[in-house]
Amino acid sequence: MARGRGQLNSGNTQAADLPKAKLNKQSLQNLGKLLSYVKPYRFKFAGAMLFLLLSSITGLAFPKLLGGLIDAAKGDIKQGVLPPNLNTIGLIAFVILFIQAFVSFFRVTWFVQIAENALADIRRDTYFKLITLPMNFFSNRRVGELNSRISADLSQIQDVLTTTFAEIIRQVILMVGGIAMMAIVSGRLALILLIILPIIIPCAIFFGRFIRTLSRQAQDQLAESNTIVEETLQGIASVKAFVNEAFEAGRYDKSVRQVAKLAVKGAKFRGLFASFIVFCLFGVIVGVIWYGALLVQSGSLKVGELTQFVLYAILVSASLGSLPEQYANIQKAVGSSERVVEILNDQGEPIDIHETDNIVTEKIEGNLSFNNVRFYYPSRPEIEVLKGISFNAVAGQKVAIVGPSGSGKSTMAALILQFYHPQSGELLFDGKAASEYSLTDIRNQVAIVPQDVMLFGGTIRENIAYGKLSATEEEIIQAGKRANAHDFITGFPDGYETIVGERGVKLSGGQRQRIAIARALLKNPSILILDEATSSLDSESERLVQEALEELMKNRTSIIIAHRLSTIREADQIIVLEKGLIIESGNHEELLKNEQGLYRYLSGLQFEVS
Ligand SMILES: Nc1ncnc2c1ncn2[C@@H]1O[C@H](COP(=O)(O)OP(=O)(O)OP(=O)(O)O)[C@@H](O)[C@H]1O
Repeated sequence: MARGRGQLNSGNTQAADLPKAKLNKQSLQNLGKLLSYVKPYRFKFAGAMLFLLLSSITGLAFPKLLGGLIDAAKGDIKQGVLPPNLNTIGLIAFVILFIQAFVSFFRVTWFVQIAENALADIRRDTYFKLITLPMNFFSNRRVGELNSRISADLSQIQDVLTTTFAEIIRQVILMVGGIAMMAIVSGRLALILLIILPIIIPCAIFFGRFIRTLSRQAQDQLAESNTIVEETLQGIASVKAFVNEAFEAGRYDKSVRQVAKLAVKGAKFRGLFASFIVFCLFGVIVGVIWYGALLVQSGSLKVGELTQFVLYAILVSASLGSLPEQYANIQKAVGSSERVVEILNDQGEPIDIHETDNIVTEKIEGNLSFNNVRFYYPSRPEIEVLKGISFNAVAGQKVAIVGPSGSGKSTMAALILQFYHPQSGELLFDGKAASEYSLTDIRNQVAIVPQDVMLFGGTIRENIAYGKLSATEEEIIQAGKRANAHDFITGFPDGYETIVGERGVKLSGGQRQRIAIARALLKNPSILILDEATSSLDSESERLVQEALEELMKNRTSIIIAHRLSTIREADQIIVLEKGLIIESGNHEELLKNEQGLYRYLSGLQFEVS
């Protein structure tokens, strides 16, 4: 119930939004696969289970002892398991209490220890699998969704491992034991209760669920109105420019009124639910005590026994009431485990990951050929992006690829990096098919300087060292110097230790590019892919970047995805791509000779502009 209330108030309950899954053989198998992560901790698990049993069973003894105390006080001693002496019973109660306290401590901490360790293993494996999955996996999914698998889904599984699982076992023991004890105390009373409870409790559960559905509706509506706020604030300039403030305010007002309406509707049913609980559930207790009192009056039941009975009844009701919530938790965890196991079972790329440095087993000199390569993205098989591309780049050459937007330039780069594989034709490195090399060997000898350089949150030094994790201080500074980055880096008070990325210093586009160049220099690849930035830099920055690039391109094969033709005049080979086909190729002079050619047309355009 507390959760339902939390949702009606405008709280953000992320975990509650996880969908539940049907419990069937397959879904339980998924959960089972995750439970197998508990295996290394099985001895501790067995101990925790034993303690769980102990604490549940000792918990069951209390109503009996308390009832016994009352009867002993009244001198109503019956021959049974309990000694007739009041003080002895009291002492026993304390001994059991002590045992329970002792056992509970270990039960709780051990379950958490096991679950947390198992979960850390699951998290590690899922994350590792996730980042070794092929690119195609990522093009079909949003980062947010994947992120939630690692966070929300695994938290749900964590709940089940740490508490739900133990709680269900405990509650079932309490329930079954409690019912048995009630039957022993008074068969007649137990029978009455067992007829009434199964009628009332399902009603309460059904009612509770209905209210939860209403809560969810209010929650969804609230999320919708939050979207309005987000949209409006993001596009605030448009809102103001079109003087649409009143329109937006009206839209928001309508949406929040709807939230209020749904919340009030939910509250009405919650009120009804409260009345129902008060009347029926407490009614049952009053009724039982009433009837029990009659039995006491007639001498067939003792006061202590009645107390005992009522305490057991409360225990059993509480257990019964808590089971649906636990069941729902299991259902959610099953849903979560499905999504997590989907990642774990997916086929990753064949990557050997070494903690320190990636060792190249087969050296590539830098000869690169495309041999009649045809390719479509697996997510969009109807559109063939490359329609039979063939070209040769000899080691050390500069090859520029030019062509209109969408012609397939970046796709060629993705194929060189083995992010995707052609459906027909092949890529050759030093005359040998790409498939004959190990994936890591190729990627270790190909570097890319992308258009938009992404720096990781961390120091500049760490960002440069990303190209070679084992790089020495000397090598990092050397790379910084060669990339024309040393001066601006040492200009910061913290030098190479300056924090960059989201929470650090914001670097300019040109500075970020030079860091990426330093990173690539450290990697020292045989083949370099240069995705030229489209946004132009100011001329000084441009010169520094260009110089750094020249340094980087020395002595290796460079594939330049060019947007500005001015930078590729010196290229050994220019490939003009249009709609996935090479329509022209040659060097700058050769291509200019073709009066009808696209290259001449494009360079004419750029010449006019500049
Ligand atoms: N991950 C992807 N999944 C599906 N289709 C894609 C994917 N990436 C690119 N495409 C499609 O492939 C075609 C070629 O895209 P590509 O990015 O290679 O072009 P480009 O020549 O590099 O363009 P630009 O100069 O604008 O960067 C486009 O039609 C694009 O929509």
